[in-house]
Amino acid sequence: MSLRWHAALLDPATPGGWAVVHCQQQFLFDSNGVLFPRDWLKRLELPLLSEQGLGYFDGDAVFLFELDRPVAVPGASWQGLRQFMLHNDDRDLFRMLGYAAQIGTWATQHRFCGHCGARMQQHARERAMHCPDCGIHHYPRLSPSMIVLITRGDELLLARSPRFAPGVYSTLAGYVEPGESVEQCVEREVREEVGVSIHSPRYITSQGWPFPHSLMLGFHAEYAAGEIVPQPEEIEDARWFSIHRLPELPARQSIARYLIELYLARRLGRDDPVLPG
Ligand SMILES: NC(=O)c1ccc[n+]([C@@H]2O[C@H](COP(=O)([O-])OP(=O)(O)OC[C@H]3O[C@@H](n4cnc5c(N)ncnc54)[C@H](O)[C@@H]3O)[C@@H](O)[C@H]2O)c1
Ligand SMILES: [Mg+2]
Ligand SMILES: [Zn+2]
Repeated sequence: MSLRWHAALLDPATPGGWAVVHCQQQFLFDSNGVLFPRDWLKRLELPLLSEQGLGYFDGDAVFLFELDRPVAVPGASWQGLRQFMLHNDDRDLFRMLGYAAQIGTWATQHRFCGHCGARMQQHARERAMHCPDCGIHHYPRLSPSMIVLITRGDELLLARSPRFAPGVYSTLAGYVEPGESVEQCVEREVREEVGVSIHSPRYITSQGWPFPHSLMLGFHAEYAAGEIVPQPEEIEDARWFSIHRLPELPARQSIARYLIELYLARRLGRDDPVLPG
């Protein structure tokens, strides 16, 4: 993996550097991209909720301006994080924006202490919000989620959520609940979402997924028994698809797509795919 982007705790009191401007999963961009000279941005008097020192991109310090609302800036426009992922092949840039979006959302959602209601402060030495009155720390929110490809020989079990783009079918996914192992989560989510049982779920790889704050833990499992019964509301349709007649698949940047392509490659004797970093 290349190292053009790496996160670091930078002090917002340090002058200069570059900044990205984020609001509700969107970033400001112009013909030069998403990085703006920070001192220039400061003069615009944007409705700032939080400023964070994010890290280094190509060796330059990068800060985040988290805004209260997506105000108009002459010569610039707003674009969703998902669009940057889908239509820009610069994975380092996407990793930086994914990090920025998660940090910005977390910082604004933790401005006040959930325990005593006092105004929280940014911790000086770690990425945390800290309550000066009762001492609580809040770290960036991260939700472990499993994602699993279920297969039966030449067939894949794929499903549609009502939230998906028309025609797209994907692997099953779901959030880990308190107290369960990821393997237990895989079994439970599969039972809940499609009603079948599986055997030998095997961990493959993981992917950070900033929509909105998931860590995807990818599995492969073999079908064991049962008929498909889609979970009302969550699963619009679920079917077995032959590897020779697949529906429209999820974005090539996703671990869902990677798990499918990996199985196809092994089954059809092709080279293994590469999961985008
Ligand atoms: N990268 C990929 O390839 C890929 C593919 C599919 C899903 N995902 C991601 O996996 C995650 C989980 O998938 P899902 O939506 O099917 O989950 P899911 O099946 O657990 O159902 C989602 C619902 O669970 C509830 N929920 C429970 N815990 C939650 C939490 N910690 N945060 C938010 N909602 C919670 C909410 O009501 C939500 O609507 C999502 O973030 C999704 O974007 C990633
Ligand atoms: Mg799900
Ligand atoms: Zn407190």
